[in-house]
Amino acid sequence: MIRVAVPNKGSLSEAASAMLGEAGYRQRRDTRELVMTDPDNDIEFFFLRPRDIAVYVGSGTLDVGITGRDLFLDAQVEAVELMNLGFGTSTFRFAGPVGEFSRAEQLNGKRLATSYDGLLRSYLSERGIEASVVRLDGAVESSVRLGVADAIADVVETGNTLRAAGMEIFGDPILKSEAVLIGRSGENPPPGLDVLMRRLRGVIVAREYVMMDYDIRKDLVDAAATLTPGLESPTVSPLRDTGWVAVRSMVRRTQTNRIMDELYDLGARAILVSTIHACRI
Ligand SMILES: Nc1ncnc2c1ncn2[C@@H]1O[C@H](COP(=O)(O)OP(=O)(O)OP(=O)(O)O)[C@@H](O)[C@H]1O
Ligand SMILES: O=P(O)(O)OC[C@H]1O[C@H](OP(=O)(O)OP(=O)(O)O)[C@H](O)[C@@H]1O
Ligand SMILES: [Mg+2]
Repeated sequence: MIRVAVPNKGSLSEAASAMLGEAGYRQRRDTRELVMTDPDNDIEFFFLRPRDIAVYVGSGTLDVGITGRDLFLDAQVEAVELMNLGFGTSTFRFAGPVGEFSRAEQLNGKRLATSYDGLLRSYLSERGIEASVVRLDGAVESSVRLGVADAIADVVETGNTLRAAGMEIFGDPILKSEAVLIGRSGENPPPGLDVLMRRLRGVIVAREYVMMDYDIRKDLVDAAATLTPGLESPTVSPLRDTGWVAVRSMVRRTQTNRIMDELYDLGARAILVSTIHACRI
């Protein structure tokens, strides 16, 4: 059985469980369940704090885990990112009192509060910035007002928390994060990992793409195919009316309306879009 670590709480928890559910795995019925076996799929899920997941995977106790890239890098363990999962996106950034800082280099000699001290220390040392790091568990935005730090490094999503604390971001983003599947490198992959990854990729593709069908005159197929090249190549089928064909192709969800407009202008008709329920690519 492959042993998988899944966030039990916090920002990543619901989305991770939803993705595993869409991938056909059993869902836990109660959020207090700590372990759940899915014998039909030969898989066992362990619900753990997202910050701890890298530790379990790095030590070899569990085979793979879902966590945030920022939490994974912060833990500084022997593991690798196997796959981006497309949810839990966030940016890790410097912030300080409005108007006080504009570049990371100005942090030399300053005190920096963060919950991600491992990640922050490597960033600072790679750039030769000598600042002292104050490790806090959360509500890091309050640390400057309360006098334990001069600036912070934290997860910023909307920026609302920063604004409310009278702070603003400065400098380049330290890290762009999202949920990732992590595992160990350089070993025989655990049995079942290939199936798990194929299933997760199926969910991601079904979320990112739609299926587009349309009818078009035969002589316009090549022009239409440049608009809808699909993942490999569009399917072209004959219609009873000989001058026309039916075309079917996967299209990025975000491009759907632009492509429909362009196909219509080209002469395509009966343009239909449907969601992909599940797939294996
Ligand atoms: N708005 C957000 N706030 C915090 N973390 C976020 C946010 N959006 C995405 N994330 C990601 O979620 C992960 C942090 O999850 P975690 O459960 O540790 O913290 P949390 O959601 O802040 O929960 P808590 O603070 O209650 O422990 C990180 O990978 C982070 O990048
Ligand atoms: O840019 P925003 O949309 O305001 O979101 C970012 C805030 O959300 C998180 O805090 P959380 O609510 O997890 O509290 P915590 O600081 O105690 O972890 C994060 O640590 C930031 O403080
Ligand atoms: Mg938090």
